[in-house]
Amino acid sequence: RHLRASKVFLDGRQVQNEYDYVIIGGGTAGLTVADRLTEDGRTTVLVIEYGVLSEAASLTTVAGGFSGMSDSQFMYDIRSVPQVNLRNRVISVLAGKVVGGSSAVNAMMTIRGTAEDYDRWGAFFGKNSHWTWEGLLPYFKKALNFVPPNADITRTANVTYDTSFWGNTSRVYAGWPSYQFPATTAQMEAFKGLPGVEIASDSGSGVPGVYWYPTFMDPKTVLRSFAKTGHYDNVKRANYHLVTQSKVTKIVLDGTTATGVSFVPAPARGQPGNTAAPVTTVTARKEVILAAGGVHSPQVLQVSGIGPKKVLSAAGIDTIVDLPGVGQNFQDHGMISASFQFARIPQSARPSSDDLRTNRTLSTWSSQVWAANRTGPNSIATGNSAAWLSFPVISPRSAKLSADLAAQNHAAYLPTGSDPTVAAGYRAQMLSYASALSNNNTAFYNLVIQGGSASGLLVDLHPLSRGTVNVNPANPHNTEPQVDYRALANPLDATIMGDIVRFTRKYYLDNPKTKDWGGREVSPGASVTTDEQLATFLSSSLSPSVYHPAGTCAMMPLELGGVVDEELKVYGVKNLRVVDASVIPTLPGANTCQTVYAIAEKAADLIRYGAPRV
Ligand SMILES: Cc1cc2nc3c(=O)[nH]c(=O)nc-3n(C[C@H](O)[C@H](O)[C@H](O)COP(=O)(O)OP(=O)(O)OC[C@H]3O[C@@H](n4cnc5c(N)ncnc54)[C@H](O)[C@@H]3O)c2cc1C
Repeated sequence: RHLRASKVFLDGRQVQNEYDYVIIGGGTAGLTVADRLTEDGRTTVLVIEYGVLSEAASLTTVAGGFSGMSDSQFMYDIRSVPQVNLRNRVISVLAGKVVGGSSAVNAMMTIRGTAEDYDRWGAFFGKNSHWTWEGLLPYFKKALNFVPPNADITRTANVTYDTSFWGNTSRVYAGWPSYQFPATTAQMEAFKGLPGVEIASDSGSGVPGVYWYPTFMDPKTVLRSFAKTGHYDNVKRANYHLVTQSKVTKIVLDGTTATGVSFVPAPARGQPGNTAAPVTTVTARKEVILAAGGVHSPQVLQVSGIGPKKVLSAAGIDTIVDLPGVGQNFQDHGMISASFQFARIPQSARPSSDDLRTNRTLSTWSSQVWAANRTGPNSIATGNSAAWLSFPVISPRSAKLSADLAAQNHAAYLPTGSDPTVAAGYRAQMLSYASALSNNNTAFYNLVIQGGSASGLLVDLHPLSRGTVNVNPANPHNTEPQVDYRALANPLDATIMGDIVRFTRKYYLDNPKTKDWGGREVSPGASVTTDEQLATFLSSSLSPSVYHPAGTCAMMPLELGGVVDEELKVYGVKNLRVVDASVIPTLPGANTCQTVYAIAEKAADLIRYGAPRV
């Protein structure tokens, strides 16, 4: 049967008719909230999850960081609409479909944004908002259990950290591998050769810089630590129920009050939904909590009649609450496929990660220590060090681009016919980014350092373009939503990304610290220098997603196109909140998982106590 009780009810009994809270989506945020709400032993919660409950090794293996997302049974099968500014390329939209959601399949990089990234959220509401760095820091601390790296690796690799930015109570761990390639430390320190670059003492300190960061990994087991292991597996409570392989089809509304949720058995991968599937409806005595993630939360609202009237009418859905922001303001980080290489990493900085492939002695040792006690290079996921730099540090024309962004006719870069409130929200965001482009408090540039000859991921941390995630008008209920990144819709994105490529050139080719390393540019190539040439390169190579979909149910004032208020309550609907990456109004300059955990921890207090509590 598709119905499954929580771990304490292994007899497979079926869901009750009523719960205090019904949570849609057993992912990163959904399981965190469920755990906290059931802590009192009395409050009853049902989590409804599309995917399976799995112990598969692909989900828990740490080495390399990619085995979860490579296992298609745990991923949604969604492709974007063709991207007009990317030569009509179609982009794979990755999101986890399994208990634990995207935290079960992500690359385990444990990062938070800068203080200004979170202060920006509160500023949209005015001076008294608690959605600020100060207001979130206690929840970042609550969300993760930071276990420092071992003393040996701290000393030999020169890893720095500051425990004052971390907590130690959560069952979700921020751990560290027991090995680092000396080349990683050397590549990190090579950033000191470029003027203005700061080395930050800790990834959680809220400032841009080059720094070390931990891995979502339990340091005892050296396995992935995620929402399932932290907020489900060891929670033995009779009041916490989970039903898997179940697709929520609708939030049940009585007038404009959410009273429950309907769901059906999840269709098999690649199959459209089955209109004849048996429907189960459960009642939420207190609230329905939508936590289906950045791609699916707007879809669930829209199919339930909550969203932009134009979109709903086109899909034949009756509008119950006309809420123009649902599915708009779609954001993700952009991955720039420039490629650089170091031909000769010096002996003093070896071994490098390449040596693991080419040096038999090293690879044999690596296998042996892993087999013996789960140590060595196999305990590294995607790496633990990166540069997160502000725009003035990477670009000589930050003041000009800041002024250009402020002076834009912002609405011109949104889809035609966008609601005036959505346009007002976009303008507020762009004015905030204009100021960020000319200061040193927001990171725009990200280069992941992996201690090898090839360059790591190169990411634009604050794309300006905004996309949409709307139901498919031809078949809104039984197909995936239409995901449109609208990549490069705002032409300044290409200009900013061009400067990101130029700065990376400096690091590899014009840096006193790497001058003997044989730096070489593979792409775009030395002849690609002007803004126009770089824009052409981006149109054929940019990926508008690093799998951080956000913004589609934005926490913004209603008059700025918001979908939820500061308590994460959906405007115009009673007893319905959204708690997941979709409420993020503007992306932090960081991978999003840690931020989602912090939002969920804070949301749990807002739900339980009506106010933040830590
Ligand atoms: C491949 C990949 C790599 C990433 N790498 C990193 C990284 O290294 N570091 C980092 O910080 N972040 C990373 N992220 C991003 C991060 O994991 C996400 O931002 C975060 O987990 C999102 O949490 P969420 O609660 O919003 O959504 P999710 O965790 O995705 O949870 C949503 C849940 O809702 C379920 N659901 C959806 N629709 C329905 C429905 N109709 N009915 C029932 N259930 C439904 C889904 O199956 C899913 O379990 C990555 C993401 C991906 C996909």
